[in-house]
Amino acid sequence: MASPSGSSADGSGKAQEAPQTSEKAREVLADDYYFMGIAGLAAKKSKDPMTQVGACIVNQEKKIVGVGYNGMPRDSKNLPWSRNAEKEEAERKYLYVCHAELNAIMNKNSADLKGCTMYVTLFPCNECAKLILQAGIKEVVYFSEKNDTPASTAASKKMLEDAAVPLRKFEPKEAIVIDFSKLQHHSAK
Ligand SMILES: Nc1nc(=O)n([C@H]2C[C@H](O)[C@@H](COP(=O)(O)O)O2)cc1CO
Ligand SMILES: [Zn+2]
Repeated sequence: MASPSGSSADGSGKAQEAPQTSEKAREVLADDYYFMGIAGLAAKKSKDPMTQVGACIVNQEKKIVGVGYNGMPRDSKNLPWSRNAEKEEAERKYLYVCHAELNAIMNKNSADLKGCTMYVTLFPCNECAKLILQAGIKEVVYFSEKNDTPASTAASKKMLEDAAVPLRKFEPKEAIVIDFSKLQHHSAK
């Protein structure tokens, strides 16, 4: 797994000396990479054939209190995933799909989300911005921004800024790779 906490293993910026013992140096993932990584992993569960979005909500103790991805409402079976602009609105996904942010909020495993930070792989729409504000979330960290819904994005920014909720873009400098073979634990002989 990559260790994106800075150039040094401890994030101090100083070059690290080789470990003196036979113990392997551990790589420690920085918070933003961890939480956006969880949001990214959640996105991979989405059945949206075009756009997979994930969100991860973290409380002030840095504990994860909700995770979600975009999907059709619970128990729905035959709702359309089409985005084809030529189809009737009722035959397109937009009227039905639950956004990743909504699902992360609904999936919360804590009493409330006051003071939490939301990590989301795509900039929140105006409807999700309202949910974020009403839930008491106090910071939003996003990864990518689409420019196909400018009015929604502008309204979302306006609401979040108006309520002084900081919006921060996550700009990763390296990839996170989970190599399962490295997670194989062998008992010491
Ligand atoms: N912040 C967001 N969270 C989301 O979960 N979504 C979802 C809704 C749709 O399933 C899909 C966007 O549709 P499209 O860009 O492929 O046509 O992403 C979209 C946004 C963008 O506002
Ligand atoms: Zn939304």
